[in-house]
Amino acid sequence: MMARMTSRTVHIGQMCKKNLRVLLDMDQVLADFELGFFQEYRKKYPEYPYIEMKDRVGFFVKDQYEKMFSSVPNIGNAVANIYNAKKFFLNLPEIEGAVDAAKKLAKMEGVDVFICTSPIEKYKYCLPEKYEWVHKHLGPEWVARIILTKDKTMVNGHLLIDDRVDIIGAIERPSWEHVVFSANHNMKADIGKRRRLDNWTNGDWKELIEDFKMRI
Ligand SMILES: Cc1cn([C@H]2C[C@H](OP(=O)(O)O)[C@@H](CO)O2)c(=O)[nH]c1=O
Ligand SMILES: [Mg+2]
Repeated sequence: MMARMTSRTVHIGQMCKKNLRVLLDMDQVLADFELGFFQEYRKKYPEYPYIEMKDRVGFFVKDQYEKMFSSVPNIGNAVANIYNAKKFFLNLPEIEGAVDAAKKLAKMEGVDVFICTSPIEKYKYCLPEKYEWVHKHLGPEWVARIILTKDKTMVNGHLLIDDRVDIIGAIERPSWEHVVFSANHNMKADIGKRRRLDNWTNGDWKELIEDFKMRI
């Protein structure tokens, strides 16, 4: 019987070589949530205290603001108002080099790329705007690559590039290996044996991908 060939699988004799499935996180990997937040917050609340971007620690912006400025009434609401607002996610700037690198990555032989991103709690604007952002910056064909989920452990891939350090969910041992994308908020975090990718501009990502390709 003839083996069924799919476009994603290369059969060489008895060998079956699979494509490397790369999951790219969106905020702080492709889209600059922290910069977008900082600029909007300063603009909307110029009288409020703020944290310099280089001093951001911990994943959630709101947590650090509430801790640092506990005497300021409603500071948490002010922070949340920024990212819950219409056009916040749509107008996020790109992380330098991310779009170019993602496009090159998608063209690499033996690689399948997906965007794996979580919505915020107040999803009304966030959800469509994440789609629109991808359409606008990467192109319409990239919309089909979006995987929206609160639980990234449920997604099957070989590699997840994500700025969040504590990615937990229903699956204790996810299929992917987590590579931590460097961001101000995670620079002091303990990432154990995990690798880091510091940026999209110095070419390190190509080595990382080649390395993973050898291992599957
Ligand atoms: C509230 C909040 C959300 N986010 C991003 C991360 C998630 O997107 P992503 O999975 O694309 O990184 C999304 C929902 O939490 O919003 C932050 O990066 N910092 C925050 O403080
Ligand atoms: Mg992120």
